[in-house]
Amino acid sequence: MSSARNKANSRIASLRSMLCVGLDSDLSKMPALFRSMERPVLEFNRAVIRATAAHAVAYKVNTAFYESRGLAGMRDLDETLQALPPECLSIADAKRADIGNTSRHYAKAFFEAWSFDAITVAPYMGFDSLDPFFEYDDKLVFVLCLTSNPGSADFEERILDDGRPLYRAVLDKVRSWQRNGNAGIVVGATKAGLLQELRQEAPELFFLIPGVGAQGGSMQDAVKEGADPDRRGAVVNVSRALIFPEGDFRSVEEFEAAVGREAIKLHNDIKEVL
Ligand SMILES: O=c1ccn([C@@H]2O[C@H](COP(=O)(O)O)[C@@H](O)[C@H]2O)c(=O)[nH]1
Repeated sequence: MSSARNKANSRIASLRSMLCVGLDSDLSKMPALFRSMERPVLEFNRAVIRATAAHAVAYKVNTAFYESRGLAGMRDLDETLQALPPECLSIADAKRADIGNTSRHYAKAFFEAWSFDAITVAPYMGFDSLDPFFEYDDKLVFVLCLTSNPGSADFEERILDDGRPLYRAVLDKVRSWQRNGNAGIVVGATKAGLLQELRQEAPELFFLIPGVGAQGGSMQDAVKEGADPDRRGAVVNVSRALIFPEGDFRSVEEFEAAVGREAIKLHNDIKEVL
């Protein structure tokens, strides 16, 4: 069994949590006190990590927020990765995939140069574009299946000639592509009902469920519908609603306390249903 998957499942069981903290660390949204620091994003991330470490199973770094800042963003990404608790799953939300020859380099970048435990990938280009990721059988590869955004209707929910929606065809392919239990899918928490259907269809896959908080999804519904039959097998991401609490913070400690309170609320929501 993939060691990344085992790590996540052990943490879910020991903490009774499925919380994935989304480090969508947007400079323009963070409290002013960080913006005057030499490394604002890194210090912000370190504070969020300290405040959430006791509740988190996973940290998801959306690479867009780092890539958009060029070399400085890459340094912050690297040092943030080093600051993550080793017992937590590290997810690169990079949504990659290309022809096989190129995907091999994406996989090497995220799994070797950066040593992430998991990555998100897009299924559009098919098997040869994803196999280089699945070759890393100790990692977790999350394939976009039914995403949280309204635009999921444009392609993912289109009905195929055989009567299935496209996302169901993606699910079936992912089930056949996995090696050593290293496959997962991304399903939006905004798709309650369909999330449950996908879980019933694929009890063995690991689920990454974004869309709680700012996008309107419910943590408790996501856990109830997304957990596998052993009450494991899923992490639920919260980014903006957790890392940008409201308030006028005068110190890093005050900010950490506010993020910590949000993390406790989310963890309690999870414990009530897990
Ligand atoms: O279907 C998807 C796939 C990925 N995401 C990503 O998750 C977070 C959600 O952020 P919030 O602030 O909690 O809304 C973000 O990084 C998205 O790019 C998603 O939302 N939906």
